Amino acid sequence: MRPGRSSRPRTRTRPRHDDAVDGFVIAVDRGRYTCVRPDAGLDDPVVTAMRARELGRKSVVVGDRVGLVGDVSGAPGALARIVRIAERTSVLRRTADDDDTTAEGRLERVVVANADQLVIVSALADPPPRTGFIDRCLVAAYDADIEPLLCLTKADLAGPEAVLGYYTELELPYVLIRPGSELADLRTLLAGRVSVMVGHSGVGKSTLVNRLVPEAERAVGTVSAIGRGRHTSTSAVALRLPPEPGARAGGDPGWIVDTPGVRSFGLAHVSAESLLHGFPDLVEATVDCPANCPHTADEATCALDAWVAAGKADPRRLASYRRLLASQSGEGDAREPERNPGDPLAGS
Ligand SMILES: Nc1nc2c(ncn2[C@@H]2O[C@H](COP(=O)(O)OP(=O)(O)OP(=O)(O)O)[C@@H](O)[C@H]2O)c(=O)[nH]1
Ligand SMILES: [Zn+2]
Repeated sequence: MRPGRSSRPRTRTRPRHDDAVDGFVIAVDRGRYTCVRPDAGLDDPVVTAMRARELGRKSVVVGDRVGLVGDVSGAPGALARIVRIAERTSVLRRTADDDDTTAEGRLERVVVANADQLVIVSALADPPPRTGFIDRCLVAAYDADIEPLLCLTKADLAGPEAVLGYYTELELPYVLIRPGSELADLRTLLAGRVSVMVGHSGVGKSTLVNRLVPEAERAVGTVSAIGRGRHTSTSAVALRLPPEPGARAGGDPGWIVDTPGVRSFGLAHVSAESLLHGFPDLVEATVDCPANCPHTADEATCALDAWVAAGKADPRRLASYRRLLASQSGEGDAREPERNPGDPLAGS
């Protein structure tokens, strides 16, 4: 009888790492993971870690809660090892379709693990708001089971009526930001949670992050080896929010995750059915659709058209949904605003 695998003596039992300490991953760069101990003070050093071989192919991303062994002192040159990844409460993904010329660019990527909230940062002017982009973010948020928050910046330049009108049916939580405005409402919504900030270039995201986390410059500096250019693998960095005035000591003030590398929210990994969850104002209508209705514009019996005609949802929302559907089936690029010439808000 040939000795089967199972008859080999099991000498290589995996170490259990009872001594592992908890860590929270705040940045990732080329195989090095920057972690903080959850109980660490503001001035305690961060811990640099690598993955232990026993993790196999499991990826570690910003927001992961991990077990660390080895040198967790955070002293210069010290390197710890990540031996465990805690089960994730949420996974925010995107398909990196901003680069579909390479196999890597078409990959579905996990942007952040364990986020509670997706803060969609959009300027009210300069650059003008793009509801197509916001709609994509909403799909990603609902798909990941993360709460969306609309953060409308440059409220000193234009009013929010047009954007809010578009989302009337959604009861989307929102905050308005202008230079020097109180950030108390936003801070309250961020406290104790992990919030991911996404937004187009120029909307004032960096300005806002620096206002929320005055040490952000310093914090970003600590992980500056990571760089912020497109050539790096980094697409997210977690920054610790300062404690709210009057907050109990030791309470978790929360984290914001900046996503400098995320330029678009490719949704190729989201099924057509899940896409609809990004449009809760349309979902109800589809109970009247025929079985397996593709909900496309050429589908004469699709109930969505009658729903909109009856004034139960904004026709621009239906148009946006169908643009995303079309982009998923490979028909054109939903990010081209010219596909919807009548609607200046529609681009993404
Ligand atoms: N009027 C006005 N201008 C603002 C406001 N917030 C930011 N800005 C300006 O908008 C420009 C872009 O701001 P940034 O914070 O660099 O924008 P960003 O979204 O981080 O853009 P990237 O750095 O390209 O990712 C800067 O000139 C800011 O001074 C605001 O609330 N009102
Ligand atoms: Zn339908």
